[in-house]
Amino acid sequence: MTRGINDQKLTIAMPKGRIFEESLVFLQQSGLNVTADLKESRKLIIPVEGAQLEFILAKPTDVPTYVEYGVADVGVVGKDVLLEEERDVYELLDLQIGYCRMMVAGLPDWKPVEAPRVATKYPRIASRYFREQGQQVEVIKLNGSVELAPLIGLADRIVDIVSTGQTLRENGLTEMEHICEITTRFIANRASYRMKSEAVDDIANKFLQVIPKRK
Ligand SMILES: Nc1ncnc2c1ncn2[C@@H]1O[C@H](COP(=O)(O)OP(=O)(O)OP(=O)(O)O)[C@@H](O)[C@H]1O
Ligand SMILES: O=P(O)(O)OC[C@H]1O[C@H](OP(=O)(O)OP(=O)(O)O)[C@H](O)[C@@H]1O
Repeated sequence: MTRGINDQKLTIAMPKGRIFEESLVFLQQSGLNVTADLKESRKLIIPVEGAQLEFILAKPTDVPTYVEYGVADVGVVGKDVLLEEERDVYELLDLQIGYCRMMVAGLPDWKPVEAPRVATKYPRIASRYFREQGQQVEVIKLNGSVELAPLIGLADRIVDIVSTGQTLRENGLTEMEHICEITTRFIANRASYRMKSEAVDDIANKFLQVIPKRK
């Protein structure tokens, strides 16, 4: 089956995982007819009954990829992913859910060294940040459990998401520098935004009704 921007149906890419449930509640509050069994199901393409709408459920880091290529018209994704993936998409709205922050962290007794090693799941964000700070660092890409790196001597510092701070605390690490705040964003494919503007605007307006109520 060919999927693309000429389809009249609007396809929304949703992130599986941590922000899925909060995003789902947000969609329901916006009046989109999303049934609760979406979270029980293992289906990856979910049509919405009675609407020219379908959801695809994707790995969070892949959401902007589906949207850039136009196989999803719009998507819901964390700002961290947008900053890291640098995909060519429109960022339409800050949904003000999925709050967390991007931080530099490390052991409290960390001593500055020349070209420190920085472990992270976000190599682009880390490299850009330290470049802007005029600091030379060696960035080491990891895929998870980043807090382990300074504990066992792989890295001097880490760049990672902090939410409750529990992971840092339980591993004896401390927040050192604040890079940016992260929230969930609503994004659109550039061509879809032009060719399906009514449908995209309709959803964006529904979202806009919900955002102020959540403050
Ligand atoms: N405490 C948090 N830690 C990580 N991500 C968070 C946190 N709070 C909100 N988020 C948001 O959730 C998204 C990550 O979700 P999730 O952890 O499910 O994805 P993932 O990193 O692909 O999962 P996995 O750990 O299975 O690889 C981020 O893009 C971010 O915007
Ligand atoms: O401040 P906290 O509330 O403790 O949350 C932050 C932690 O959550 C994320 O990891 P995740 O659970 O996605 O696991 P990961 O290590 O596999 O990336 C993030 O990378 C931190 O490790």
